[in-house]
Amino acid sequence: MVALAWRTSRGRIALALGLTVLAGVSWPLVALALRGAVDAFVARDGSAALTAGVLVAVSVIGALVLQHFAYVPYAEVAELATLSLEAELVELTNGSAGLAHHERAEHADRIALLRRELPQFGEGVIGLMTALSLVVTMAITSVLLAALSPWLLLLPVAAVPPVVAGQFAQRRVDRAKRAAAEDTRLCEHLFRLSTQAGPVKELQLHNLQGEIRRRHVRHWAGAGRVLLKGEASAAALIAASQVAFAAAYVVAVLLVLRQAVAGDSGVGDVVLVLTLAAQVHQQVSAGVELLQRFGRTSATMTGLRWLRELIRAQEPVGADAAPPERIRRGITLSGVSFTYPGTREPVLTGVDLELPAGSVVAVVGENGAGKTTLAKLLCRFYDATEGTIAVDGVDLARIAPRAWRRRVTAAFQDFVRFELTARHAVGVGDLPRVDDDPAVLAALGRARADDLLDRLDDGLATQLGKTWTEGTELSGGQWQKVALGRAMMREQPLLLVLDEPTSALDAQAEQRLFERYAANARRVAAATGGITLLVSHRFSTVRMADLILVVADGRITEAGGHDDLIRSGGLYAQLYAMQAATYARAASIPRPLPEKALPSLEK
Ligand SMILES: Nc1ncnc2c1ncn2[C@@H]1O[C@H](COP(=O)(O)OP(=O)(O)OP(=O)(O)O)[C@@H](O)[C@H]1O
Repeated sequence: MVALAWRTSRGRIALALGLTVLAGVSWPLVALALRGAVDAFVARDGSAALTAGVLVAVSVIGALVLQHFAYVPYAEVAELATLSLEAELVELTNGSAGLAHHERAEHADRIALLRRELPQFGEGVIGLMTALSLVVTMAITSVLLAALSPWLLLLPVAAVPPVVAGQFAQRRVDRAKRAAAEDTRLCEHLFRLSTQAGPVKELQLHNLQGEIRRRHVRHWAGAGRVLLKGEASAAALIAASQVAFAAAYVVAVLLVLRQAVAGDSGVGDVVLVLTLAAQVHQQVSAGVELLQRFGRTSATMTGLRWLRELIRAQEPVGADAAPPERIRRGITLSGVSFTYPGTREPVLTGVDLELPAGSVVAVVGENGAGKTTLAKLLCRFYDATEGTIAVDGVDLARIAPRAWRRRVTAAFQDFVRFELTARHAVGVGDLPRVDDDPAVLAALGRARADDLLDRLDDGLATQLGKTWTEGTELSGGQWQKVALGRAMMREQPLLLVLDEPTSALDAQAEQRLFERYAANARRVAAATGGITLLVSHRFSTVRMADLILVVADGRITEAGGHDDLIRSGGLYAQLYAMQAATYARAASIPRPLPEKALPSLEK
């Protein structure tokens, strides 16, 4: 923390430290000046009493005011330091090579805890300043006490049990927080569900508001019980340790009173000890509170260190090869199996495949068959649990993931609704060209999404999203078009993944769109050898693909061109025939006439 604060702003820190040390000296000075004032008063020495009185006033003002002046530059440093840590947290959670840490529950819990606690890091930094002032005050107080009687030094020593107990207490609180993390995270999820516009439709439709509230209350109470138990046991520990200090306080006061009665010390000394003892008590309480604060900050920093190590451990070793300029042969999967981290059942098993350079490959299969997982492996969000994926014979595990992803583009079914201007919501697909209007328009054109602009009042400058007062909300299909446009921003990808990006369209429209995408992809592929992967569970929309893969239960059960697969009469042929018949029936059902047509009919 010290290093981080120092790096953040040396000038501010130096100023704050100077003022803090002065403030730290001021408190014992108050007690010393009070003794002088009382002694001068007893000796009826007017001018000494006046000097001591002025000293009391100056030191009290110093003690009360300097700390506040020190606080201003220090608080700024704390803000800046917190900001830099938050930036690091964002970078760490998003900057890893894979996705695993987002998807494992225990990791997600710790990251959620970090997100909540990190903003309080500034408090810890400010605590450092208070601690410094406290150390100065305590050192001077100890010297003054020792000068009166070495026994009085036991007073600060009696401060040790509360300090140690404070640390144990904080550990109990941290344990409780970790134990309650799952309930707390669930509460946050339920709270978001019931306060955001998106989920409200379903909640109202299924009459779920009451159920969500009940679950929220149940998990809230569960988390509350655990946290309360932790807090209560921490408070009991601290209270017990404070009793030890209270006893020492009483003994110190009795000791100095006895000395005064015996004539070994004056009235001023009694006042000095009473004032110092009261201050020591305050110092101890402040110390305990500070240590708890440091405990919290240290738990946060431990969490951050854990995350740094986790991300570092995920950083692939020996992955320094550059992706090829163009794919000449293709992508080969040999004996690939994959099990999601933290789960037992493999999602893909023994996949052997050859995706030829420049081909359009369609992946079809039932829900949950493993299509998206295959696409994610090719994007290298995960490494295969067994087997290898090779690009032109070079193991994908050896290619630097970020370099590979710069040559990959994708539109996934769970695409992001970037509430930016239309220009940027599309343009971020190729960040260096985010403001390049012709590039953005061309990408929308390639995505066959340029009709979207007709609906946007300010064209590319239209602010998207309903969280903006002036924002334009889009329909689900329109958002999907924005995501498709984004995926088309990179003009020469080696891998283009379209994972059901047209699910909002009907089957015929999807088929037409896929055909156009495929034609465009083949043009690009002539130069780059790039491979296009279309994922769909509609068998009838992908017949134009060069290679169709049927995925069932995590295996590639059939692979080939449309005609081959139809001839072989397997699952593809059956499901293709079934879906084609359904669409044919749907097409033959007379549709209701448009309203505009009715008057002429009546005529
Ligand atoms: N992050 C994950 N962690 C654990 N299991 C997962 C994860 N993502 C998917 N799965 C599981 O892997 C299996 C395959 O999922 P996948 O998303 O690849 O299917 P899909 O064929 O794309 O399905 P759909 O057509 O419904 O999109 C499913 O059983 C799913 O439950």
